[in-house]
Amino acid sequence: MGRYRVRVATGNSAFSGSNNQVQLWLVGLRAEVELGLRLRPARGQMEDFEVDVSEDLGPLQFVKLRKIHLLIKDAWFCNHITVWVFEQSMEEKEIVFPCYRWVEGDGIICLPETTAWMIRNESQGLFQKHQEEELKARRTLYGWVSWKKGIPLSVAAASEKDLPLDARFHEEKKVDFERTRVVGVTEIALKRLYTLLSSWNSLEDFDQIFWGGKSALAKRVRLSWKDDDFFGYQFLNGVNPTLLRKSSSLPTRLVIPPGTEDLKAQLERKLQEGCLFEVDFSLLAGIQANVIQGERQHLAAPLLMLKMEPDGKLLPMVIQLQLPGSDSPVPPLFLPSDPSLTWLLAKAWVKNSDFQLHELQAHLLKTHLMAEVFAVATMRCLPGMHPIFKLLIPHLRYTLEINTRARTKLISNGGFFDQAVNTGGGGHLDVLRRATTCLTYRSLCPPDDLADRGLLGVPSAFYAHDAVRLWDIISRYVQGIVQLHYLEDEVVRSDPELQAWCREITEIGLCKAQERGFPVSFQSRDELCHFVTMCIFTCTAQHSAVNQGQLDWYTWVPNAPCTMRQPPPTTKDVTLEMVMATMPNVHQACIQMTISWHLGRFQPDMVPLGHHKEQYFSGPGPQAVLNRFQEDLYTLEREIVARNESLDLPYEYLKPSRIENSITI
Ligand SMILES: CC/C=C\C/C=C\C/C=C\C/C=C\C/C=C\CCCCCC(=O)O
Ligand SMILES: [Fe+2]
Repeated sequence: MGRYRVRVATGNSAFSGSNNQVQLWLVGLRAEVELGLRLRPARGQMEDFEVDVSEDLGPLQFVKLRKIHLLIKDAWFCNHITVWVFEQSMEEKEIVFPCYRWVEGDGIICLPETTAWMIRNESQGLFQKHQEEELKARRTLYGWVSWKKGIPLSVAAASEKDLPLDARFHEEKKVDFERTRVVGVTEIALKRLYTLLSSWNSLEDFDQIFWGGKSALAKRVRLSWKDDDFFGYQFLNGVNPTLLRKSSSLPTRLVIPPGTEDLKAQLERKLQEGCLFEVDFSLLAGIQANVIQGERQHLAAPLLMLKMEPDGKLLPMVIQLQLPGSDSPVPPLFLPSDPSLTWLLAKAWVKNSDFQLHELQAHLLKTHLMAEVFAVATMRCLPGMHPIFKLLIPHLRYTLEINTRARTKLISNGGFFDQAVNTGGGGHLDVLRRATTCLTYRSLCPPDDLADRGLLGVPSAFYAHDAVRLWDIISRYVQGIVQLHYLEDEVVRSDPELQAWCREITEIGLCKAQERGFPVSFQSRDELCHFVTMCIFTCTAQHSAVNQGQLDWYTWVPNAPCTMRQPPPTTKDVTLEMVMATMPNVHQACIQMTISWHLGRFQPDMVPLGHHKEQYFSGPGPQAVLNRFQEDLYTLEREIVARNESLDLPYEYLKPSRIENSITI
């Protein structure tokens, strides 16, 4: 018995309130009581009321709530319920029941209090029963489907409309996304009209469709894209810093034609000096090129060799556009000393190939689709009271919707890849399949990946430096939360939901990825922390590193052409007509620029890394861990700002304030 003050907090997004009435129960260890209230929750409001309860409820464990609709069903977004207990001779006690979900229909929803997972063993199985019922419902809502064979599984939803309401964009996000789409489509149409009567026979003609005003760096790209050091820089710190690796030997595919022995001597010297680097696009070899509006597009599978200069510049030394084969046992090598248009076209072929592997492998597969697997497995295996659910859920916001939209508009039949990209038309799916077969656990963990690629400690590798710093900061945050909940390794080993989550990701979502180093169980807190750190890094920092740069590096189309309309050159006499006949046409270029802007632009409702408002945890311990996380991020922010001040090209994509807390675009 005692007096209770109850606070009902409603979300702040549009339509979060409800005209339906809400009924509440308090559920204690010894009894439960219906509060007899009928409140209509209002958007952004916290509504308090007090009740005297005669029964002895015992320690509160749940709040139950139900929305009652007479005529119209009006979903309500409940943030949380907070209860203060005033009991005789005891000071007031605050108990929080997090929700952060839509309340639809008229079923009863059970909210466990925030420390429930810690006391689940002393509660007569009440929490266990709740968890089982919750996961049973979630497994119905969040199903797996194999969208295309050979790539990670996705959420079962034919379009975003089929997703559960809790996985959907909130109104503000939806309105902004749809508005941007309309702006983009209108822009494409206007640019088509505008260029109908104009020339398209010089590289400067791309100016007619260029949206330089949206990014200072994009304007710099337009000015400097032809320069070799600017070209090389992009493999270290551009929109795709994931392919560059330090050479440990001359690649076997690099057949040196007779008469170019001095090139071989230069390469070997750089190799001995430890400053030879390579980017190998062999993954594209044999991929079927797209046919766009009846016009066959073309693909290459380049190898690029570069040398790291003492001043940190990375300069291209040689480009081989095709793998040696029966029809071309000694493919021509293109050199910086070749005629300027020949060398420019060879570099353009490298950047077109980089566009394919960046968007399909680094961006779509290794961030978006990985995050989707984490999201579906989390919803299917971890109850809302589980500490790893609470840790991860802020980093999974909106991902299922943006990925579903990608499957219906970007990589679908007739989608933007089919309309404007030379791996479109089905080749893009084969690239995704090939990339999946070489998607290792190590490649998703920067300390391992960058060590394997020989990029640790390279002074001009700013992505590498910032990625390792962020990994360590996120790792400390994850360890802080894990150590509060798992007091020894045995607790990890004996957590059935956690072990099921691990298996669901590796064996189901990633299709038996244990062969690629992914775990099928966690035997220690360290193993758990490493994996969860990888999840959060992938959903935040890594996506930021490969997403934001689309606006800066892809809107000047010649710097990263989305398609190539003529075969790669096999001789050195290249003309401007050949270059313009190869580069994307006006329509394709407009699509590239528009989608690159759509995806790379700053999201107006973005939540910066570590600054989500939802409070799934409560108490001083988790709050202290989160505070430390935010402080570490702010320290890194200041470090990066200071470092960038001395750079001609500041590297901004891993500045914490620019990293979104989840993959939403
Ligand atoms: C021509 C395409 C140019 C650049 C983008 C290419 C590939 C992007 C790869 C991965 C992106 C991952 C997710 C994007 C998610 C949704 C995109 C939806 C765009 C469609 C907009 C619309 O019309 O709804
Ligand atoms: Fe993205």
